[in-house]
Amino acid sequence: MRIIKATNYSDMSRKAANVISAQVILKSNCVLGLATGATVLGIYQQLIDWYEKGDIDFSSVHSVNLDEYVGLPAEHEQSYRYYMDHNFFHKINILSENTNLPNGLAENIDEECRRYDALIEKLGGIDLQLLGLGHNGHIGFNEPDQAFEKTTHCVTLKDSTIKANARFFEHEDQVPKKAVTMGIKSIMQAKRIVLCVSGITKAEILKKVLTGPVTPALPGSILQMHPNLTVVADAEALSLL
Ligand SMILES: O=P(O)(O)OC[C@H]1O[C@](O)(CO)[C@@H](O)[C@@H]1O
Repeated sequence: MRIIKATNYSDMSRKAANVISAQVILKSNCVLGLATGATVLGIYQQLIDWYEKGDIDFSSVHSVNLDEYVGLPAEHEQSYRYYMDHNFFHKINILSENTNLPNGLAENIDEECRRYDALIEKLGGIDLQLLGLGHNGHIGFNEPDQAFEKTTHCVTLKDSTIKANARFFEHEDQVPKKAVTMGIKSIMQAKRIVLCVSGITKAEILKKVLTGPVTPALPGSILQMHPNLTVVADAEALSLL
C-alpha cells in the first residue's frame, strides 16, 4: 500500500488526477473504473482542466462506473449517469458509447448485474479503479455485511448511507433505497486501485479501513489485501494514522 499525503482537498484532487492522467498517458486505451460522490468531483475538474489545455486525451479510454441507483432514469439529476455526464464525460473527449454504468432501470436487475460483470470481463478488466470511501466504510455501494459480495449485485442501502446521500436530494425520502453495485471481486481484480479520502469526518473510518481487521463489516478493509493500492488522502483524513 502506498499512501500519498495531500495538504488539503484541492491538493488531494490534483495528486489523484495525476495518477489517473499517468494511467491514460501510459495506456491510451485503458479501462478506468470510476466513482461518484463529492470526494472525486475535484479530481474530475482537474482532469477536465488538463484536457482543455490539450494535456490528456480520453478518445480511446473506456469507463465502467461502480454503481447506480435503482429506479432513477439517466435524466434524473441525482442518477449517477447524470452525475458522470455533467461532471465529467460531457466535458472531455471520451466517446459516450465507451462509458458504462449499471442500468438501474433494467426490468430484470439480476440479468443486468450479469450483463455488467460480462462487460467488465469483455473489456479485459479494469486498469485503474478510482474509489471514494463511505462514512460506514462502504466502497461502491458495498455496504457493511456478514460476507463480501463478489460480483455485481443489487443492495439495499443502509439508513446511514441514505442519510449521508440525502444532502443531494430535496427530501431524504426521495433517496432510492436500492442500488446496483460492482462487487468486491470486480473491484479487487482491478490492476490498480486509487482510494481518495478527504476531511476530518473520514479520519476514523480511514484508520479502521487501513489498519483494522479485514472484515465484511467494513467493506473497504479488503483493500489492505490489494497488491497495488494507492491511497490519496488529505492531512485531515490521515490525522489519526
Ligand atoms: O465522496 P462522498 O460523497 O463522501 O461519498 C463516498 C462514497 O459514497 C458514495 O457516494 C455512495 O454513497 C460513493 O459513490 C462514494 O465513493
